[in-house]
Amino acid sequence: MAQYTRVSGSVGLITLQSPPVNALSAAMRQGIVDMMQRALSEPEVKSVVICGQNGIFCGGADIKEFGGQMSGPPLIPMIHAIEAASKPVVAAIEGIALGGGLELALGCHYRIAHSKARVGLPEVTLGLLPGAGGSQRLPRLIGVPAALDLITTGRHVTAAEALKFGLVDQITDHNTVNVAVKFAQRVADQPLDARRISTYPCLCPSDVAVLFEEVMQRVRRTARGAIAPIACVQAVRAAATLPYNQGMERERELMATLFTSGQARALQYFFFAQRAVGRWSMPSGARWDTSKPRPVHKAAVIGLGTMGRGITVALAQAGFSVVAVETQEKQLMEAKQAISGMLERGAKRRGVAPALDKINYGRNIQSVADVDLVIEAVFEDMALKKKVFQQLSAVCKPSTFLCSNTSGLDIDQLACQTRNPELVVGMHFFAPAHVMKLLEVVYGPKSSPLAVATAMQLGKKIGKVSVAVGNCRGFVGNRMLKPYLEQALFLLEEGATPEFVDQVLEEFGFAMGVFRMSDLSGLDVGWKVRMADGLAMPDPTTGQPTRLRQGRRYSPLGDLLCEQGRFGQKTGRGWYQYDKPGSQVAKPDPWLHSFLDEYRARHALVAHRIDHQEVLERCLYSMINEGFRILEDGIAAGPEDIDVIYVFGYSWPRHHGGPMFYAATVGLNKVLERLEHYYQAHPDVPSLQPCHLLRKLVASGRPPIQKWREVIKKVRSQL
Ligand SMILES: CCCCCC/C=C/CC(=O)SCCNC(=O)CCNC(=O)[C@H](O)C(C)(C)COP(=O)(O)OP(=O)(O)OC[C@H]1O[C@@H](n2cnc3c(N)ncnc32)[C@H](O)[C@@H]1OP(=O)(O)O
Repeated sequence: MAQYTRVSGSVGLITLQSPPVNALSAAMRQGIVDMMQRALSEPEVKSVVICGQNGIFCGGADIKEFGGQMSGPPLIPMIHAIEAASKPVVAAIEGIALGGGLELALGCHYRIAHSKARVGLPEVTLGLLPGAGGSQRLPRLIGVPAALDLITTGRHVTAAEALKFGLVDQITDHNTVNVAVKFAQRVADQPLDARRISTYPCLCPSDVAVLFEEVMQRVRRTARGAIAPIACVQAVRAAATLPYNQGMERERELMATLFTSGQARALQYFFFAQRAVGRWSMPSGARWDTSKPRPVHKAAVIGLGTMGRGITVALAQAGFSVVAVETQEKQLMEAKQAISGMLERGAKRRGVAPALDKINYGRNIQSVADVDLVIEAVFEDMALKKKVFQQLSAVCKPSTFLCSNTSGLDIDQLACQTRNPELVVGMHFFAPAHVMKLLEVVYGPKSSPLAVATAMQLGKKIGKVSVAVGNCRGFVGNRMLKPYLEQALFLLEEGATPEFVDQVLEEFGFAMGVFRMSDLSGLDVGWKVRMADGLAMPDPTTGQPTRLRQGRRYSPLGDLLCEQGRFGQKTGRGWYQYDKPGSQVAKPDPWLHSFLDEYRARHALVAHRIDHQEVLERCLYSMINEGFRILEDGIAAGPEDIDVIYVFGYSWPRHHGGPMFYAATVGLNKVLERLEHYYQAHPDVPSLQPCHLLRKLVASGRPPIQKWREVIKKVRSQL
């Protein structure tokens, strides 16, 4: 775990050895304690260097240990002992020093970093704070404003930025360990009193109280109910206002609260869930580790509307050559201008040259003949998409992967238009496609593991978190959204207002409630889909009962708004009113309230008082129930896939872990019981009927979420 060698005669070199990131597990901590004692006891050793194996200093505490009983030497006394050592200790930082890894380096007397290293205190992203002295030492070293920035955001900084802050003493392009060893020899006789950060005064700006007030307000606004960022500010405030020992005591108290909180458990689950989705599998048994992707050098995007533009930018920014096709001259010119602007703004932000020369524009689909992969991003219209796929199949190399950026249409139908259906997959991007992290990679019954592996790899290269999912209407994300939206409309029919429903969902932690989100996306989008499905009924002569479709309850409220030209933000009216079309400030609309009253009267609906609990349970549990159906159908391989999709694609609050993790936290028996209750009250709403897998999980004793896959496998094998 920690290896000890003597180098250059007088330097004790402690090397952290625990792949992949030299995490500070119990064994590692024990190793460091033992090796430090050895270095301090050897009279020939005049100074010590701590480094990490394989070019990685340390990724922090071992997150896997957080779930169990902590054992081994605790981190705080270990770091204190290093700081108190009578011989200089130098941290040689290569690769990363994160969390407890950076706290360990802050306990050393000097820090030398490689120029490509990154450092940071990302504990906040795991629902914690830098609880091994980091919240007390960092402000003492780099000042309160910079420490607040790093600790409340958890962002990683480059070695150059760390040097500017005074967080490291030197950076080097050479072998960091060699440089650190020479440095350690040079400082061997230097006094150490001035190098112990815990003894530094915490230098504060004169308006420190105002600073903390401003930061606290900003953090509360952006935290969306997460408690760790607030505790981080409180811990830094303790550093700024209390002597070190008292600050440490405050750090300990705050950490103890966070450590045992449900939010920390949710965020730590989510850390591993993000990594688990990379280990995808298909019902055929094909897997990430047995399916090799094919390299993609040149890609094409067909259709340069909002989605096509974003996808083009994402590809070009990642260094791919892109052929961007739009058949209409005017639209092509507009798209070119918009894409160039997006690339230029992005490049300015990142301090690099814009990748304008990566893109060739064309109006002719023939221009994609030599590309390795095409992403079709035309309108969400099956007939149009089929035509494009027929053309692509005729024009492209036989080996070209053909992908559709559809948000829910049948991939199989598109694959059937082509010569090589095994090379067809869905690549469902989320708007704005160059910003949003999520990509659903959709495999149809004919998609090959090669095509899935290639799309997953491409997603990774353009910075997306890619999740492989099966082919069904709406895939995972939009399929689960349907019952959620449906419940929100039913709640309006029964007496709620859009403002109240949104308030409850926003208090839960969504960035936007369902109605504000619908106004932003445009109400006409769903209306067109419902019309194509024969659900929306603008013509009363069709004879369908207004609030019933195919024997199920249906709410036409969204259709009625669209019939009035209320499409949301873009028309300045939707579920809310806006000062002008395009404005983003949603205001309650008295017209809408009267409209709802009239609607209820027309349909003899008696408004009743709907409380917070009912809104949350009906919206979330109906969505979660659909999530269980998705697992039962094998559309998602595991709960982690659903949770990652919801956090990255639908602004589900990360500190609740994702819908499936949330269900586990609430208790599956409780979710089941409430669904039964609501289904009894609304027997014409099938999405409220608890699904078989949920019942099965409850019947099998509510296993932890990590064990759900075993139950799912059993349920699926019985189908
Ligand atoms: C009252 C109690 C007091 C207790 C005090 C405890 C104090 C804790 C402070 C902390 O240190 S919390 C941990 C802070 N560190 C982090 O948040 C770093 C997390 N890791 C990352 O950000 C990334 O993994 C990375 C280090 C930047 C590397 O990224 P890369 O993309 O190269 O690889 P990954 O696929 O992400 O990771 C590879 C592999 O390693 C596992 N892993 C990474 N970090 C840790 C860790 N800190 N502990 C355990 N395991 C870790 C990761 O899960 C991957 O493995 P997998 O099998 O593929 O999942």
